[in-house]
Amino acid sequence: MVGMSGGASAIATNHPLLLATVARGAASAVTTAGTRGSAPFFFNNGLTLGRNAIVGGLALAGQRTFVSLPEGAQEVGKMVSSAADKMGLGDNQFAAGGFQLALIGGLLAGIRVLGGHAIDYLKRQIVVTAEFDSRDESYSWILNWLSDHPYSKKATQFSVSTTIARGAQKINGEGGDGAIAATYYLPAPGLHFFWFKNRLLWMYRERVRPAGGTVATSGSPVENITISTLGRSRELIQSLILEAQRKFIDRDKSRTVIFAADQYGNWRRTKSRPKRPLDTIVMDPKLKNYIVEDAKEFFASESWYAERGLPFRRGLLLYGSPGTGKTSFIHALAGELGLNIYVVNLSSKNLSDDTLSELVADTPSRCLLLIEDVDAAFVQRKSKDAATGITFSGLLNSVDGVSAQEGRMLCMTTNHLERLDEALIRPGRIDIRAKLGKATQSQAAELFIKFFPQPVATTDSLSSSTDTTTSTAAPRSGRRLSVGYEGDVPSPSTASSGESSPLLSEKPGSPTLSLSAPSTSKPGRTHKEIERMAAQFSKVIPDKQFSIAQLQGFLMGYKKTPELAVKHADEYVRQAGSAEVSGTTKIGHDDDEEDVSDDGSDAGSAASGKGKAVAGDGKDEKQDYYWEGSEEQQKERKDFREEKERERRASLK
Ligand SMILES: Nc1ncnc2c1ncn2[C@@H]1O[C@H](COP(=O)(O)OP(=O)(O)OP(=O)(O)O)[C@@H](O)[C@H]1O
Repeated sequence: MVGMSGGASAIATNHPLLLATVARGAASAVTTAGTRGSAPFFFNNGLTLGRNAIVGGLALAGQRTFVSLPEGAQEVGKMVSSAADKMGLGDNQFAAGGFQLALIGGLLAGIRVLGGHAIDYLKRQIVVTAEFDSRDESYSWILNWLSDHPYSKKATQFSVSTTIARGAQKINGEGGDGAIAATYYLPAPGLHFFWFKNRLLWMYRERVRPAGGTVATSGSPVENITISTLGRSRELIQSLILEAQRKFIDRDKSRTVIFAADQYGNWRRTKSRPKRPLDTIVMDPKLKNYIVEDAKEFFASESWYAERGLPFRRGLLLYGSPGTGKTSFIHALAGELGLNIYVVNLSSKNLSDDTLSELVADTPSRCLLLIEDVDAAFVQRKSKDAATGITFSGLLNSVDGVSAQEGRMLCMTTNHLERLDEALIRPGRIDIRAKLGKATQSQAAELFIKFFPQPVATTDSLSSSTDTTTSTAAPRSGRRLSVGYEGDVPSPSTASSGESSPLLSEKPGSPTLSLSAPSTSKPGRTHKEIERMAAQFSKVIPDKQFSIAQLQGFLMGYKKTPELAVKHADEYVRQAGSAEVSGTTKIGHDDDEEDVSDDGSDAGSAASGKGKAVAGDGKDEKQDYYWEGSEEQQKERKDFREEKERERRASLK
């Protein structure tokens, strides 16, 4: 060691230029260790280390003679030198120098890390911080809260958003109306200070770069918000969180929130829609009432199920041709019960038995779990490019296996009851099976009346504006009609539940054209007049041949002119009939709606009788619209009602 330091000192004394280089090298080595702040980093950077080790080692070896080095550093140098001697590195100048430098670097990095921890510790003693991750629902509460905070309204660095969503995902149908979308102003990423309950808080919003990817390429960007304040009590921030949560829930009170699974198998909020009133659904009132009452009773009877050891679950299957209102009814039911809808898409490529099972287990205890077109996944599975990873038994286990959530109502829809495996819809899994049929004549009249609510447009308002988007006297779009609701009513050209309607879009003089034609309607139509027109309209519409969606699509062409709707209804029915004959569209089948297929696979089966398989396998849906459940279930329900009645009487005494 002496030799080495002597040699170094000789070199250093003999070559002042080299001395400067050595000093620079040492400084650089120390800086590297210091600025990166971690020993592993220091050791991992081989090249830098090597270079710095050589020059720094020389510097350290010679530090005994460099009076310019601080005393403390000299002492450290001596200790390191003797350690190197003990390890037998003294003979090899470079190795010894490298070792010494590594040790010094490690020490410095250690001091820095410890210093960081000390600062962190101190910070924890005087600062309270809450963290919100965009992958969690709480992130939406905070964003929503922030967007309403006065600070967001005057912040000079702000981001603009048309949605308040976590994971930057869009919530459709939010806020804005018409052409002007709702706009939310939020503090931009970075540090912000604001006041809450007379206390200063600061917020740091940052976009997190996911591991192994860039923000731009790795799916939804993940964001992080931390909110901090001085002090040791969490109370202030907790009250902020509570306020934010309440605000968010209030905002959703009049809406139905729809969740769907994301690619990682987590539930994600995808849409929120205004609740759809039940009376906008045209269906057999007895059936509607039955299902709604059943659902209310179910959600009110958790303890009843628990006492009997029954799983607290209920299943509803709605079947019938496209456009008969299955999905719409489930939305209205959710609105009536104040529940959110969790939608499972069985055709999703990202879904496996395990993810489905986890998803079902992760639903909240009170919700509607919706599986639409439940037959589709298993029909597709037979084809060679199966799109889903779900097995039939996986589906069965998920919906009512041991891990399945209690307190949820499973709602399934299908156009093809006959394609469903009996096991899937057996009592216990599905407690109510209901067919939504095509419109009866009285339903056509009901639809007409709902479609033209009072007061309707007058001649004046019509003649002053043929632009349907500016009239205030009549609904300017389907979303204001009492029959439809936000975003759900098809435009004239896309009406009829996906079936193309040449009648509405192509023919000259078609209902669509009449929208902008001069109005011949009379001012101030009374409810009586509308009822009279509805009766005329329904006489022309053949019983159970058109779905409500088809009739709604037709009426959409006459938003302000019910007289014209009546006048053209006859022509519509005739043209629909001839379209059916020519095979361009499958409108107007007979009563057996299972024959009507949206994919054409059953076309012609009405004639061959193939579509009547439903009757053949014991599922004779024609006996009634609804099915009361097994005898045992009916008895349970009766007992339950009687028990409730007894309780009610007892409370009155
Ligand atoms: N019974 C009904 N009452 C009120 N509106 C209805 C009814 N049936 C259909 N509609 C309207 O028709 C459109 C399509 O309805 P919906 O999606 O509920 O039908 P569906 O039976 O679920 O169809 P599909 O089987 O193709 O999914 C919606 O705009 C809805 O408002």
